[in-house]
Amino acid sequence: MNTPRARAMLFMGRRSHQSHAPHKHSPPAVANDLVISTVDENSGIAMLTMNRPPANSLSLEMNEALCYSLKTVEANPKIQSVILSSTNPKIFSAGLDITELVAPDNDRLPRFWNSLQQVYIDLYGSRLATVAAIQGHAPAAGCFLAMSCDYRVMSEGDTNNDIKKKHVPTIGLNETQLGIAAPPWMGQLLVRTIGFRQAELALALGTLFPPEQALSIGLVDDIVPHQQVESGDHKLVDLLPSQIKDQAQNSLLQKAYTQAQIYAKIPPQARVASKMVTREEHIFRMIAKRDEDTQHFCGFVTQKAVQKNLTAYVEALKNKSAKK
Ligand SMILES: CCCCCCCCCC/C=C/CC(=O)SCCNC(=O)CCNC(=O)[C@H](O)C(C)(C)COP(=O)(O)OP(=O)(O)OC[C@H]1O[C@@H](n2cnc3c(N)ncnc32)[C@H](O)[C@@H]1OP(=O)(O)O
Repeated sequence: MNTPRARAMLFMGRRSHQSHAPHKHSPPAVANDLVISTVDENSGIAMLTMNRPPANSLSLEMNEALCYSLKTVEANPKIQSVILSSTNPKIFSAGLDITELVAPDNDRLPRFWNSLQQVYIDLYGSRLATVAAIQGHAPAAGCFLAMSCDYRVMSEGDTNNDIKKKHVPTIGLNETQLGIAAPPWMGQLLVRTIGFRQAELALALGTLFPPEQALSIGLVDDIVPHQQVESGDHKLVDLLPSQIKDQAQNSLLQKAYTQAQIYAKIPPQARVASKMVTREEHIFRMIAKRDEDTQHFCGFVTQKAVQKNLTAYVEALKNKSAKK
């Protein structure tokens, strides 16, 4: 697998083991309900908007939808950059769908983990320049999604004095707070993003960072104030489906779009080659340990004590939500 040809294929978006290759004539607009795909061939920029209420948590189907949508956009040679965003103004992604882990089906559990691994391989190794527009919370695998992109812009949130309206998003790998550990490849992604010591601290403590702190340690590349702008000065907004058009008129997406434009102007071969320099080793190391990683995950999750904790955690989440 780790041959020059395999490496090149990885970054050109063609994989022999891909089970969900995009249909040749896939429509450029809405690929599926879970991920809304918007394509603007004139600018070379596309947007994938995660749309799995209530929290964009990552189920097997959501992971497959993310890979499918990304592959479909990648197959369009006119597209150079993609923005990853969310229809939920307060949640980018809540990470893994915890319900996938509770009383799991023996057949589905390894398929679920494989689908998450595939998101990592496809997104981190995409030929496209990828920009995460993080409008809301991004805990655990939500943070992993953002870290798999090339650039992260985060909203400062609504720091309104009215406590009811106040909303400050956070981002980080908080797994240890839940009594679990992030898988090695996910943890190492944090090391690659914010450096060894900061990652060591953040992983051990399960820290969730508010936007300014996330910027100061390099977990995000830019933060923008929460504000609506009068009208989008980019064509992509005009193309968005009505359900997300209004919330797209904000400073976060403007900023993400500007960054996507900057990337789209770089000669693609050179941009992709430079991405290979920093990422291919990490991706191939993960692929080599993929089966072992899946076995480890399934063995861990199905332990009695872990099941007990996860059941209690899901219950607590539901109770919290019911009390609102
Ligand atoms: C060598 C070692 C190898 C071993 C490998 C083993 C590793 C094990 C796995 C490790 C990987 C883990 C990665 C993960 O991603 S774990 C998931 C972590 N995610 C969370 O803990 C987030 C939980 N959610 C929240 O904290 C909050 O919901 C929020 C995202 C901060 C948003 O808060 P807000 O107040 O706005 O919203 P609510 O809390 O009211 O939630 C709204 C509804 O969404 C449901 N929800 C939220 N998160 C999830 C989730 N992750 N999965 C499923 N469902 C979720 C919540 O229940 C509410 O639903 P309801 O209204 O229908 O009740």
